[in-house]
Amino acid sequence: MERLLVRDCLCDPVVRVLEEERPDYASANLPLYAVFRDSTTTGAFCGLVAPQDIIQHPNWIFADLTEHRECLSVGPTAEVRRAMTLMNQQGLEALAVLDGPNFVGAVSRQSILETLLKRERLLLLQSRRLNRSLETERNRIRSWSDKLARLHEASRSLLTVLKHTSLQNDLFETGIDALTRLLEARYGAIGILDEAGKLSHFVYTGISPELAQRIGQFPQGKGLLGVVIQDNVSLRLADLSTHPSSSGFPAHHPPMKSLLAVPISHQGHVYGRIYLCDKENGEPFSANDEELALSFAYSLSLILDNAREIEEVKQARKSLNYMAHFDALTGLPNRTLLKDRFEQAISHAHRSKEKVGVLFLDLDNFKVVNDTIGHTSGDALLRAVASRIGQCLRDGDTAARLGGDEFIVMLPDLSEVQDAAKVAGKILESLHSSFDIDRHEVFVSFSIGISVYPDDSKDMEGLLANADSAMYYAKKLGKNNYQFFTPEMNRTAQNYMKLEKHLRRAMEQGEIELYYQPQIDLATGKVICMEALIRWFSAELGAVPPGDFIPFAEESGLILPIGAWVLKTACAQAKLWETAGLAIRVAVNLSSRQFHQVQTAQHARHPLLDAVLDALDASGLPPALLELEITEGILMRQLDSTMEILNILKDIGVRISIDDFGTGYSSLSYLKRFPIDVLKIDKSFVNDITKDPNDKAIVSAITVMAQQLKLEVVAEGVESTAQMTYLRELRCNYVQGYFFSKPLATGQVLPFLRQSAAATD
Ligand SMILES: Nc1nc2c(ncn2[C@@H]2O[C@@H]3COP(=O)(O)O[C@H]4[C@@H](O)[C@H](n5cnc6c(=O)[nH]c(N)nc65)O[C@@H]4COP(=O)(O)O[C@H]3[C@H]2O)c(=O)[nH]1
Repeated sequence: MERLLVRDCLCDPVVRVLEEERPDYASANLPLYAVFRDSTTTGAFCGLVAPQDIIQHPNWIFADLTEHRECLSVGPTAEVRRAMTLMNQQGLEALAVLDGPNFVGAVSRQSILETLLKRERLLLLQSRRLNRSLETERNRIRSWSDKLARLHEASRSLLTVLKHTSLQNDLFETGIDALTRLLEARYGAIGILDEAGKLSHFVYTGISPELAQRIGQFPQGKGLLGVVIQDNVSLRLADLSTHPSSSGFPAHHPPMKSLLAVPISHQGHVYGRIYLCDKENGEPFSANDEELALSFAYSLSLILDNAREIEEVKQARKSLNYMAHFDALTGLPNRTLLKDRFEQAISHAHRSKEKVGVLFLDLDNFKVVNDTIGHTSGDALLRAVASRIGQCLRDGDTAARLGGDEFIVMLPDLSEVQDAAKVAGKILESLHSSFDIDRHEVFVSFSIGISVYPDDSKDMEGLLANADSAMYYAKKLGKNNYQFFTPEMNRTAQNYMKLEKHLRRAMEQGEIELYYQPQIDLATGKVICMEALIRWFSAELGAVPPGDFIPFAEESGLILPIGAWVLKTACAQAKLWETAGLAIRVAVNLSSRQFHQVQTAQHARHPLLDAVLDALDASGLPPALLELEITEGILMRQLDSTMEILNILKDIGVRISIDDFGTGYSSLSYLKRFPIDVLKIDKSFVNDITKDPNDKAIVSAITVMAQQLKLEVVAEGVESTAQMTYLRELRCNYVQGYFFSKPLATGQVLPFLRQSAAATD
């Protein structure tokens, strides 16, 4: 603070008077008088007169009063402190202030006090004002630092965005969010266009998703933002509603005033645009803002450009890869891809000991057809043919085109060579109906050659060459047929096809019958069971033994309808015997395929259980009169599910017997675990029982074990008295064989049963 000087504390007023004047004693407020000689302005200063001097000497004139007291003075630049000391020492109320001889004024305790108070008031005011401005400044600094922190944060996220080198989900969202914060805008959006010029990405910030949904995507194309995209320019408007291109806001859009829109472009290619509306402080966007937005848009365009390049390279690679592996005309794999798949198929088949079929297909007379309908239509025909081939194949099979009218079909995991013939047959059949090519009705056929890995060759070239020569043979034989490379396979396939064709018709044409062979109780000589044995008397093939067609029926699945028919017929027959007073069990053979059918959603029960229950229901035969014969092989496959089925059958009351016992390699422990009633000793042991001590020992062991396990034993294939005597010795319960009876036709059974009943009664 400045030092206080005397001149700053001068009394006001000091009344100038002449020596000879008399003070106005009666005046209520006596001032301080400065007394002069001759003139109050130019005369010599004589001294000061204070009010108390006048009050003490009421009748004195000013000259007396000045003489009465020594007049002390101070200079105007003296410090107030000095004036105060003087006044205190001399007991004075006031001092004259003289600049040399000249009177400047007077200073009193009062005037000094007032000045000090005034100064203090002033200082107080000043410090208040200062405090106020300090507060404002502090607030300003606080808001700036907040703002700086936010800007720092926004620019950091922006940098993170710009670090991206590829299109990622959060790129646009983080980007627009950071930019909007950086430029302190209320609303921001990025729109990216696809190749067709449609918005492929639209991300926004500053409005709720619900509102965005209602607004829809901000109009682009014609309005303000369209200008940005079409002309590849930026727009910065203080009031966008006044711009001639403004088409107004869509309904529900929050009203906006200032706009900054920049294109996202790179080397003339516009990827989209960014726009921001309304700055938070209400000011329009600045040139700096525009520069920042443009620089962000540029970085974004680099990322988009990079992504586009990567996509183009990917596409190019894809199409190169496609061209290298697929036939351009039909879209089928070409020779290269076929080779690849072939190698995989071979290594798999080698491990799993399966076969791979190769079909070489050549269109018959394609050249003539092509010349007739023209090459374009010829191409269309090849495409249509390829599609029909595809319809005949399963997943995992491969159809390929080698060129021209030559196609290859590869069938991996072939368990039987006949399956290859089946596919070839299916393909030939698929060409029976004509093709409609450019309003031409076109008929074509294939000649197909088949070779099989590993039988005909172990490599692709060898298999193709062999299939090719088989195809020529098929052509020679009159086209529209298939041929295997090896004659033996041809024969097998032909027999197979013939058998399948006939067997399918056999049931409808009543060629299938059941014969029945009795089982005799050795102790009583009574018939206790009749085994149903299937017979096929084919009109074309003659009598086909079950051993020839049952394996085939199993493989083709025909055993399922046949098996159901056998169950139904045998149960109905046994019911007739029961009705005739001869309650004899009937034994029915089951095939493994019947056990291992897939249970579909339509079946509440396993299909085999369905077939058994249907047969029992339809016939009314008591379940105890039905015996089901299964082999050891059936027991050993899918142990759990087989056990479940057998337990249910057992609960129903049906008997279970093990056929051909002793020929399998199964563990004997299953005999305890499964609900079995009867063991049927295979006829191969019975055959030589009288000559071979080993067979005798086996039969003996089986009967002893069966007795321990409380199972009954039937010996099959008994043909002589000697065999029967041995079996009796070995305490076998029942016997079956030509010695007693060959299998009987249905009509022969009742007379046989009656006769046997009469003989044993
Ligand atoms: N050498 C000789 N043979 C005798 C003698 N006694 C009976 N046989 C024959 O031995 C076979 C016994 O039937 P399997 O072991 O169940 O063997 C049956 C059975 O596994 C199967 N089979 C027969 N019918 C059916 C059927 O309806 N369904 C199923 N899944 N398989 C059946 O076909 C096999 C053969 O049946 P078949 O040819 O009828 O042959 C029958 C029968 O005629 C004999 O003293 N000496």
